[in-house]
Amino acid sequence: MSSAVEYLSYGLKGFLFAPYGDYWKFMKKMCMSELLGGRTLDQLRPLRQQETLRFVRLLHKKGEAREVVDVGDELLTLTNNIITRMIMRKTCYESDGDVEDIRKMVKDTAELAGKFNVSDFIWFCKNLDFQGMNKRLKGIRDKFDTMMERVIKEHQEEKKKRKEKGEGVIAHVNDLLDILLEILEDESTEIKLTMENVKAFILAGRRDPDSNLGSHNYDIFMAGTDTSAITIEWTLAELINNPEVMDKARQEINSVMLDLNRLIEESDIPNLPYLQAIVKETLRIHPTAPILGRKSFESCFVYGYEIPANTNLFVNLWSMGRDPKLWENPLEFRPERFMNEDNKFDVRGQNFQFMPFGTGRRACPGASLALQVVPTNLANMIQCFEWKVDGDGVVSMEEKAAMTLPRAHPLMCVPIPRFNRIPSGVN
Ligand code: HEM
Repeated sequence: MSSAVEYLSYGLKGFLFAPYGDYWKFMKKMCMSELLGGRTLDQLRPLRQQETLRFVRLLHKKGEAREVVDVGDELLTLTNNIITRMIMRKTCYESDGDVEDIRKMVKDTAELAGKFNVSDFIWFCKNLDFQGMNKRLKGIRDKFDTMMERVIKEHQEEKKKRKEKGEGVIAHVNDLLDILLEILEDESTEIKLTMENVKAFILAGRRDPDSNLGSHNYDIFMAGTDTSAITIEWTLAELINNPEVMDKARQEINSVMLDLNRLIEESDIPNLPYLQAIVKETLRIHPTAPILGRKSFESCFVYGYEIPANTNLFVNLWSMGRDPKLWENPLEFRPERFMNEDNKFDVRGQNFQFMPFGTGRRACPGASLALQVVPTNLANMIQCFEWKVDGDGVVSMEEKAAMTLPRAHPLMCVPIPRFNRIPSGVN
């Protein structure tokens, strides 16, 4: 066992209890049980399926015209649409421009969050704003506030109308904002939410008073769109550079999909273990949240080192995924390593060698959603298209330093349709 893993296995016990205020504890609990829990994910599944169909249709049309596609950009639109529809029933195909605004806000916030903010790390600078980052964040937040207030009002009015007509008359599936507004109105919850809390939960761009770990919180938009899109993009890039893995994935899909006249759905994923191993292998080499942050609340010893109380600690998942002491030929893309019975590795933080979704009580609450969205859309991209790139057919794997480890160069491809007609049947 390498020192990093030993360090973690001893150390996390001390650090999992990083400062975590009552509000965030409550929101995390709500997130795991209500907002991103199994029941809500199941109820909103048809909406994700519609977005997948729309995505595949768009690629098919562009592929037929032999148009070059910026894969990352299209994926970001897909995941942004999924999250926006899950939260507030909107997509970027609607004309009011809200989703386009959200997309821009997510992009700007991600860019700012990935920057090193001097004021976060040098205590005597903490009230200064040398780089103008706080000012820019405030600008983003003000714009978002105005939009959110309107969307919340729309939701409240719709709810009122439904009530007047009788709830049962109109078939209605609650989106995440409906659920949050219900929690807001509920007098019996252990923490009384405010409207500010609801907005912050959706797009933060604000400081977390409970944490000193960098300036920005993870919030649903930021955390849910970029990460999933970048994971699919890296996976496709690896598959283009490793055609034998792509072929094997297609064979697996062909062998389990008896009806090839439909798209692959979330319910097919448990029957596609090689596809799941491909996603794990991507998350090992390209973890889209490469650094976990913790703070020690009391002094302790980790692997012989004394860590004083109140120390900010960063766990580097990126280097652990490439550590030759932990992985054989770590730079090779070899999903087979996750097919071995002894080596299947749970991805939800049970195994400190590999924890792409973090671990403990700050672990990612969106893991279940990501583990549906990423493999399902990837499977359809594999099944429905040949991916052609210019030149020698090899894509660059250079990374850009940022919070979610994006590619340094956009992945530009022509998605050549493998079928004349896209399988349109969606169960
Ligand atoms: C491939 C996709 C994703 C990856 C690799 C990923 C990874 C992570 C990681 C490593 C963390 C930090 C965990 C820790 O510190 O222990 C995290 C936190 C978080 N993620 Fe994800 N995530 C993904 C998708 C999502 C999605 C789809 C959502 C929501 C829709 C989401 C919501 C969050 C939130 C809200 C947090 C903060 C949790 C907290 O501070 O307690 N993530 N994610």
